[in-house]
Amino acid sequence: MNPETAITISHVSKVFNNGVVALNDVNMKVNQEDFVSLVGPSGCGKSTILRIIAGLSESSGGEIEWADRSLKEQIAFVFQDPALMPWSTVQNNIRLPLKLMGISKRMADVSIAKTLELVGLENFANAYPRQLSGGMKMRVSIARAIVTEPRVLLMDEPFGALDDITRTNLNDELLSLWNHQRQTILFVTHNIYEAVYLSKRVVVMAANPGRAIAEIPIDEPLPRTEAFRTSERYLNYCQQVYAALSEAMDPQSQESPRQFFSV
Ligand SMILES: Nc1ncnc2c1ncn2[C@@H]1O[C@H](COP(=O)(O)OP(=O)(O)OP(=O)(O)O)[C@@H](O)[C@H]1O
Repeated sequence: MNPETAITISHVSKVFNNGVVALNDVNMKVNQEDFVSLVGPSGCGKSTILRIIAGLSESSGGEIEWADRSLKEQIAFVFQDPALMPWSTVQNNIRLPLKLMGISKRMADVSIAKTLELVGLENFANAYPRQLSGGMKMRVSIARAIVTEPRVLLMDEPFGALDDITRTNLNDELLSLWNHQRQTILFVTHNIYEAVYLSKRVVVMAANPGRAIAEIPIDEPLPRTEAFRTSERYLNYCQQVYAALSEAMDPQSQESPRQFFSV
């Protein structure tokens, strides 16, 4: 495996017990410190592939190869629903994964304080989830995911339920986090603009059966800036993703990937 490669997904398929072919021959490479977004119509298997990579679901065929065993064990998952414990303070919600790992309270306190600062919630350590806005709850959810310093972050539409301004702010905060910790990130979204703004590469998937049909590299330095968001280049990238998505939505489109991944 190329030393730059973190995860190689080869010919992965998934057939559920009810006969639904959620994925068919999915091939993808994810590099170390990559930021890859998956976009595609509802039901094309974005969540399914993320769950298979996380080991939350088994594939029906194919292979997922990791650069090293420890990488596979240092994954964190962020869902659309922050799913915080309402009876616990912000810091105790973040403490949970550290507790499960058996980290001492003293060391956990240090990690929690550092992580709260990273997500801008240092003044809310003792607040309860009901006292937080939607965006702040999502920051707690991200803090809980990164407090163990995972090397791979799998994010399933984390900002899907937020308003546009909050989403835009969190996009910038996520890139700043990535710049600081350099995790390998796989990010599912329905939002083309978000995908282009955040990613090094956007993978477009089609449904019935779920498969990757295109990969659009976003050749711009990370983290991104407001200047990029308002540039013509940004719009051009969005148009490229939109065109590939239109193809993905076309029920006649059963052909193999246009720009294939070198698996
Ligand atoms: N546990 C399950 N049992 C049977 N079918 C399932 C199961 N989970 C998902 N599916 C089906 O597999 C296909 C892919 O689902 P998946 O949730 O991965 O799609 P998605 O692209 O993430 O969709 P969305 O964008 O709506 O979240 C869909 O047809 C879905 O109905």
